Amino acid sequence: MRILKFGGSSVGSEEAIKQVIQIISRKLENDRIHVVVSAFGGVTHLLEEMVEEAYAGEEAYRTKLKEVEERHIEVVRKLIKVKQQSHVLTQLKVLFNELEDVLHGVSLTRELTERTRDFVLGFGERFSAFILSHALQSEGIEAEYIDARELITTDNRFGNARVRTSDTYAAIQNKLGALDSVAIITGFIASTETGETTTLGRGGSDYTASLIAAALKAEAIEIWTDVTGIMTADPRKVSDHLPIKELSYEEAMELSHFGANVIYPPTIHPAMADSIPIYIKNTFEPDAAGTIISKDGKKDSTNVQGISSIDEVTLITLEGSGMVGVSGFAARIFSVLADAGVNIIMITQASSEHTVCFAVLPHQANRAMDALNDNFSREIAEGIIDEIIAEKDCSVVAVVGEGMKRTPGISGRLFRSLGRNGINVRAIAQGSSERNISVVVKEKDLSKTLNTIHDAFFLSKLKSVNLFLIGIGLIGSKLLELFEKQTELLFEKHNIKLKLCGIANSRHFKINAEGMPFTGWPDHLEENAKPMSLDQFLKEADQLNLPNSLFIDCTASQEVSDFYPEVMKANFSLVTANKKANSGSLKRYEELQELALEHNVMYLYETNVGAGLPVVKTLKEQVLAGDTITKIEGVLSGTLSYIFNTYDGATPFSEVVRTALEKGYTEPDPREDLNGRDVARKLIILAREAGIEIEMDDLSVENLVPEPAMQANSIDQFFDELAQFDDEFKKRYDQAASRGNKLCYIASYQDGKANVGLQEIGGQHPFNGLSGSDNIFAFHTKHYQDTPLVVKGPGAGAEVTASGILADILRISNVPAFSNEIV
Ligand SMILES: NC(=O)C1=CN([C@@H]2O[C@H](COP(=O)(O)OP(=O)(O)OC[C@H]3O[C@@H](n4cnc5c(N)ncnc54)[C@H](O)[C@@H]3O)[C@@H](O)[C@H]2O)C=CC1
Ligand SMILES: N[C@@H](CC=O)C(=O)O
Ligand code: NA
Repeated sequence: MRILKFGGSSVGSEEAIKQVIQIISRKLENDRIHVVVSAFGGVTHLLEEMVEEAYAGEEAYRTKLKEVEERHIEVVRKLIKVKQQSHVLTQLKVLFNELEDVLHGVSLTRELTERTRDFVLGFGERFSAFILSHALQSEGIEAEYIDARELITTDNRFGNARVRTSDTYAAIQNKLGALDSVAIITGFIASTETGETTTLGRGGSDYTASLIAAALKAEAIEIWTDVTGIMTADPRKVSDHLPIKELSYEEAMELSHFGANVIYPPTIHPAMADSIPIYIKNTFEPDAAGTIISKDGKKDSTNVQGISSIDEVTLITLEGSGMVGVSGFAARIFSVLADAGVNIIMITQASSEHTVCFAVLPHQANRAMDALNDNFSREIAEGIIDEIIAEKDCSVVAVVGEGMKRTPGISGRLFRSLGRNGINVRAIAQGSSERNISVVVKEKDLSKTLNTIHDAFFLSKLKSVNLFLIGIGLIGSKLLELFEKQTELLFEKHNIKLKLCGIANSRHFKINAEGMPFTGWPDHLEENAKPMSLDQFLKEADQLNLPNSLFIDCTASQEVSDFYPEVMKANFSLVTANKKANSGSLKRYEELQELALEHNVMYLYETNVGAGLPVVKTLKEQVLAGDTITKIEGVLSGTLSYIFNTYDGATPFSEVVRTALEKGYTEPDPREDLNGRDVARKLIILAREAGIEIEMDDLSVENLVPEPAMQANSIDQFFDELAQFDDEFKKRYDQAASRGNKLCYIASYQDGKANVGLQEIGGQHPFNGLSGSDNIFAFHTKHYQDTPLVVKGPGAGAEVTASGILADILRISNVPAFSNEIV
């Protein structure tokens, strides 16, 4: 025997009911079944409105009643064979007349008791079960309409009646035990011992099904609805939600207590008592697996199973020295609240006993505050308790899973993910069952909190990384190309979904929470874009409240790099190719490192030195692992390396520089390379990473740009001016060549002395073998004294730089191969 329950959405229309009939007839091929139905979708709500309108003396209820009647008649006409229709319609008419009489009575007497309300609300199920039973008969299925008021006995708490189980079970066994046909039973309604209609609370039809299943010792309960099972999070709030395959009764209960619209909580008890599994199935996708709720749930699960929330709560805090060590204080607080009829959602008390804080529903907050202020007025007056504080606009988010109690590290992962995304936790509670960890956050952070936690725990399934890119010149555009190229692989192999949620150049910006295409920029940036303002860009990005958000700076702009503190303070991680922040004042460099720590964000800039080559990372790891850097030497400019590797005195020097520009090696303004500043910046960054306190003024830098070219007002003019000096460059080249040497622009740091400049190197020099845009870094350290640690390879160009930036992004996103962190 299986008990099937169809919710309102499954009987919302003629098509849906056809689906239901098909499911029932397929079941009957193998099983005995009984069926519980809810009212047609939306009807209970309309009945509620009608009875209120009648009570208010408004006539509107009549029109609604007509519409509801028409809707039911229409279904009868479509689903029931003509021959049987008139009988069914007559019976239905009798029911509608009865309903009309009651509503009329309410409107005349202007009196509405809870008892009458229940009676009115119960009509929805009476209509639907009656019609479904006849629709089945019309298909040749033996079905019998059963009014649950004959089965379920309750007390007289109208609106939310308590079931008298032994009487109920006896009646069910008596009436349905020997029934050969399929019972089509009204959900939601029951009756008192004296025969008055009661209701079992919203969602009560699930409960009806569970009671019947328990009484008949059924082998399963099937709850048929319009979703494919219970989801890991509310689909309206977390777009990346996933179906949950198996849950234990306790997990389902925790999830539904915390607002997940899963299953009506009382449903679980009767099923659990007899270990009857509950299947949640989709009427419109009957073959999809759905969710099974059973005794064991997902055995050996070590993860969180689902996340749910109570969106609006008020957090009340009592604080004061008078509470410390005083027994009975908590008891007093909670009995005051119980007497005031306040329901407490969660409680936390710090072990210092100095504060107690708890969450209540907003509509009970004033009542709770009045009761507490009244009761503790003496203690407040004496200063034993501080002022009692109510903090509105909070939400509780609960993380639920049986496996949590077996698995260390769950709360670590939870709080790290929240911290990293800048979400402030107001209060925390974990039941000793370890099945639920609840956190209170500000309501404005709710959506971000849910998405953040979801990403953290279902990472193996999917993680979105929300990108805000500034700068779509050479490097930024190449990076976008790379996103496009890698997106599928990252998704398939690492479950990473890259989403471009913001894009900007110096003139315009666009923000879109849903993500924008990677291609088509910068051409389309101007369309419907906003004028660029860093403040506004950050503000709008921040307002999206997305987890795993990071800024990427692909500009060479001082202004953008000056803005990093604001970005970090808004809890965005940051990846930058722009060297200006790290090579500016030491104070700023240190401030950024501290801000990143303080705001729990990551700040990565591997491409600042050697483009995509692993230079910064290597040096950092060396230092962290206890090594000391004694000397740094290298060729740090791709542009200058290319120029001096290529220049042979035949092609004019200025032409070689132009080729370097065309190949994408130079800075936007190639003078930054030729004047040594770009190299100086890199040396400063390396030294600082090695723990050396150094400023730009400490460096001696050789500028290769002749003064007139330095003064040029445009890049074109610069090249014209530079061409005037082609002969001088040739002279310098020839002199070196006559000595069998090569020109090489070298950076070095040792014993507090830092130089960057052009040197002549002989054939034996380790930097002599470079070609193309190669960089070379030789780190002399305590551990690498005789032979330095060397990193070598192309150190400029759009492709290598873009891939270096993407590697930083993936490091932040915790892609295992890139991650230094254990998730
Ligand atoms: N070319 C290479 O091999 C490497 C370059 N880099 C760095 O990459 C960065 C970008 O270089 P390119 O792409 O060649 O520069 P670019 O001049 O081609 O592009 C710069 C982009 O930044 C935007 N921009 C400039 N100022 C802005 C502002 N205030 N607000 C918003 N957007 C602004 C521009 O509109 C443009 O879209 C530079 O910092 C460079 O040092 C780093 C490693 C290697
Ligand atoms: N212009 C730079 C690019 C890398 O930072 C260089 O030439 O090395
Ligand atoms: Na690098």
